Amino acid sequence: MIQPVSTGSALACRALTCRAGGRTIIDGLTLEFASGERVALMGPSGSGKTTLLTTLAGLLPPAGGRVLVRGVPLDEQPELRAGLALVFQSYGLLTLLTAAENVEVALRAGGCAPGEAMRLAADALERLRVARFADHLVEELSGGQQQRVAVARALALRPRVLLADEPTAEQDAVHRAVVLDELLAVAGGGTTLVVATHDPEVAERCDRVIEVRDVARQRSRSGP
Ligand SMILES: Nc1ncnc2c1ncn2[C@@H]1O[C@H](COP(=O)(O)OP(=O)(O)OP(=O)(O)O)[C@@H](O)[C@H]1O
Repeated sequence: MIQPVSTGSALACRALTCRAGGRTIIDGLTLEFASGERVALMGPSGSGKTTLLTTLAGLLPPAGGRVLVRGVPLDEQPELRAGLALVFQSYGLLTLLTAAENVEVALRAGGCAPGEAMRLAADALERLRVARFADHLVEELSGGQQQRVAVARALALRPRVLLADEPTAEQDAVHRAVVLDELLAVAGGGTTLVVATHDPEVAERCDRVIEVRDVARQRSRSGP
């Protein structure tokens, strides 16, 4: 069943269908995310969480249906993607640049002046406990450190909607708490957080959990 989508939501999808490798992965899904809401996407490996996040971020064109940003179809105004940031499961960093350069390049691409980009990057890397690796090439960092740089990059962009794909998966207990605290804190400033996770604690600390099971059992849920 497709539920109505209001135009007031920060992000929504309506009758969204995604296909990959000749298969339907997401089938007619309607969801709505409020401004400042923190939502966990949970479900078994292969259930479609990454596919859904990538489509919501506007990086994968849907086979059917639409993604709406503040009620406006993303396919009609692609520039709305600027308000969306995605922390990729595989980080998506430029490995031959330093940690700081990765964050700065993203900020500069969004129109940030060089000095401001350096300041925001340093602040974000500090918050994610990777400041001491700021001048290290990404390829020299561990997986967990790279993941924290990827989170720092997304946070530095100060997006309206932050989509994060298993952002604590590579973290030890201490850094898992750091990443989680920083991600959850963005909601206080009105950013919507949608996080795919297998971690029950992440889900517990969100406002709402959406279970992504498999195509046959997908359910549409909207509203907190
Ligand atoms: N490019 C692709 N080509 C073929 N099949 C794909 C492609 N991308 C995803 N799939 C398939 O789509 C399904 C959903 O994959 P997806 O990565 O979205 O799941 P997930 O819930 O994020 O899994 P995990 O928890 O393991 O990260 C899987 O069966 C996967 O094999």
